[in-house]
Amino acid sequence: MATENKNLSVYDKSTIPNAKTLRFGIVVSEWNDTITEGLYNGAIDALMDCGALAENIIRWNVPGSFELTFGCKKMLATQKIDAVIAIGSVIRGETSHFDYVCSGVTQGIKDLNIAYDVPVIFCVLTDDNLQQSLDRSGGKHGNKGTEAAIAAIKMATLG
Ligand SMILES: Nc1c(NC[C@H](O)[C@H](O)[C@H](O)CO)[nH]c(=O)[nH]c1=O
Ligand SMILES: CC(=O)[C@@H](O)COP(=O)(O)O
Repeated sequence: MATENKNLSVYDKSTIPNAKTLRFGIVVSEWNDTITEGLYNGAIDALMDCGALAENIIRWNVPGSFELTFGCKKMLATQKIDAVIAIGSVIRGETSHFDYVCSGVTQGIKDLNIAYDVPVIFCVLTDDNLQQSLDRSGGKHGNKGTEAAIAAIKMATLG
C-alpha cells in the first residue's frame, strides 16, 4: 500500500507497549531542516504519548542524511539506549547525487541493524519534490516521524 492510501500518523495506542522505561536516541539531519524538524516533532509527540519520558530521549544533529549512519553508530557505541531513530529528508535535485545519498544511508542503517542488538529505525524521506516531503512530515499523509516512533517502541520491546 502506497503512502497516499494510508495516514502515517494513525496508531492504536492500546496495541503499543508503554514506553516509560525505555531510552531512545534520535539522530536528526540538518539538511532540509524544515522537514526534519517536522519529523522530529512527530516522533517526540508519539513517544511521549506512549509514555516515554523526556529525560530518556537523547537528540544529536548531523549535517546531512549521509552522516546519519555514523551518528547512529556513535550513539549506539556510547549511549545506553533501547532504540535509535534516524531522521532525514532527501529531496531529488538535478544530478544523480540523490540516488547515492539515498542508497548510502539506506545500506548504512541496514548494516547497523545487523551489527548491533539495538534497533535503528529508518525515518528518512526520499522524495522527488518538497511537496511530497511536506505531505509526509505532518501534512496530508501524516507524519513519518510518528510512524518511526511507534516502530521504535515495538522493536525495542520485541520478543
Ligand atoms: N542533498 C541532500 C543531502 N546532501 C548532503 C549529504 O547528505 C551529505 O551531508 C554530504 O554529501 C556530505 O557528506 N543530504 C540530505 O539529507 N538531503 C538532501 O536532499
Ligand atoms: C539529494 C541531493 O544531494 C540533491 O539535493 C543535490 O542536488 P543536485 O543533484 O542538484 O546537486
